Amino acid sequence: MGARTGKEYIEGIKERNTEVWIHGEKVDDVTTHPAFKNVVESVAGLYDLQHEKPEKMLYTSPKSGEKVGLSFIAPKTKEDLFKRREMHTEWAAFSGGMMGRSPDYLNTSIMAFGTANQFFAQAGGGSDQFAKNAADYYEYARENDISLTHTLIHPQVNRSKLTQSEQKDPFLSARITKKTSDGIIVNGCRLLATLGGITDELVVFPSTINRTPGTTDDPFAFAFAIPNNTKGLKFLSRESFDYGKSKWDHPLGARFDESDAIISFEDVLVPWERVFVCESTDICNRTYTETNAVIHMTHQVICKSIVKTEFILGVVVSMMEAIGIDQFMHVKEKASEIMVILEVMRSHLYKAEHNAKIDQYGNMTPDFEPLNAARNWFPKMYQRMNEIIKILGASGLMALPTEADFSNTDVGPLVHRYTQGANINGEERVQLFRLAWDISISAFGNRQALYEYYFFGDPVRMSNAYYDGFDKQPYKDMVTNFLNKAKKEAGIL
Ligand SMILES: Cc1cc2nc3c(=O)[nH]c(=O)nc-3n(C[C@H](O)[C@H](O)[C@H](O)COP(=O)(O)OP(=O)(O)OC[C@H]3O[C@@H](n4cnc5c(N)ncnc54)[C@H](O)[C@@H]3O)c2cc1C
Repeated sequence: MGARTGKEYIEGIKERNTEVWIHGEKVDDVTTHPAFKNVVESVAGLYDLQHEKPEKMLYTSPKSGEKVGLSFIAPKTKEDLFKRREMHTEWAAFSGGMMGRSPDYLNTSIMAFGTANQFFAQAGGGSDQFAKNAADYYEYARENDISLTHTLIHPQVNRSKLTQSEQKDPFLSARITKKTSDGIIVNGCRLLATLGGITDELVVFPSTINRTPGTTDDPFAFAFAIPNNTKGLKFLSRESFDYGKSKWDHPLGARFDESDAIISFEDVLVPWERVFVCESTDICNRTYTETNAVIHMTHQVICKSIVKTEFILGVVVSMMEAIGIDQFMHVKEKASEIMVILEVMRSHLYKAEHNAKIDQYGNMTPDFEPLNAARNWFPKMYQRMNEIIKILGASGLMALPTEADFSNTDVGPLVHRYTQGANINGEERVQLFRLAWDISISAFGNRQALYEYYFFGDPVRMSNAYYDGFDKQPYKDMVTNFLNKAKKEAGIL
């Protein structure tokens, strides 16, 4: 099949007819339902972009010879990484970086699982079945341009309990309840599927927050991929932040609200050929790092974050000029903070790509050190950028008449006049400030802030892992040597 068009993506999810629930109702058709249709159109726009810019977005499949999405590429050279970066950048620019789950995010992980497939052989009790499954799934997803959502975490319930089996209801978090000759049977719940219900398939990732290999956590430790319309699977979507307003009024929320869903499994049969890990906490804990999936995913994330920063910078400097605050020292100082964030992020990406090396699976893999630093830093910087928009926008983020006000013959001329800016007319200024509002204040904007803070994991635990994994010895030696020198000079050593 090769790379799909937007139309093919829409037809695909329409046909699947996934069981999605929202606002207390079962959705008949996500492609026409008001909560999903705009974001479905946006995802379709991404798929169309593959065909509008084939030289940037596609490559030739090593298997079929067809043109397939470049986000699936198994990079073999630095050139491949540069090309993949350009592809990620194109998709991110489509939404100003506001679609965190453009399909390239998960495509890179499926590539890493598929090419590092021998890793999964360990999970097969000596059999190569799981390794074959991972490789086959990569090929299937790439050749058919399958769109994916994923779930990683256990429901919150009681985080003080170390294992899921210690929860008051040990059958609440999704777990393997039975194994048959056909596959595993899964029951319970997993969180949190962004784009849930509007993709072709669901990948249930190995959760890295299981604790105790070989014991009570193993029934909760698995990885697999299944079609969204698998029997017993329900997507329980959160309230939509696309309020059905015009794209002028809600420039982001009316286009890119990706939705997030709780996933419910009721006697879901996962066929053996779709299982990558079965009952192994130890393997789940190591999958991301040892397949290098985390590195390839972070490469996509940092490309997206750079585009998002560029977009926010554009909004901020335009706002500054629009209301004539661009000469004030503290205002420029705040905008320059965003410029610094942008340059730092670009430097991290540059170093990661230029220090890339072939890994044990034959993939050209970016240097994780700068990517890891960037993914630990950006979630906090994103909150600061939002704060800067609010500090600089002030009442302009509330004095925001709607499209309907502007076109009303009574109040239109008034609002047009009253909202004019220094270098911009009222309608243009409100349009710009509505964009700033949708980034930083609306429900859509606040969800973005939460997303950026948490989507890659809890930043506190991530920073602890970063601290623990950082090679601190050279710096301690540096200080010891310095102090020893001083001691020698003082005749103590
Ligand atoms: C908008 C959004 C979209 C998301 N999309 C996806 C998705 O598509 N797929 C997916 O799988 N996941 C997704 N996630 C989930 C994301 O991976 C988690 O939010 C993240 O891993 C944190 O886990 P949690 O939300 O369960 O927070 P918790 O682990 O419950 O943490 C809540 C608070 O308690 C503290 N805390 C809890 N336990 C501990 C502990 N043991 N030690 C120290 N502190 C602790 C945390 O620091 C935090 O402050 C999404 C999240 C958001 C907000």
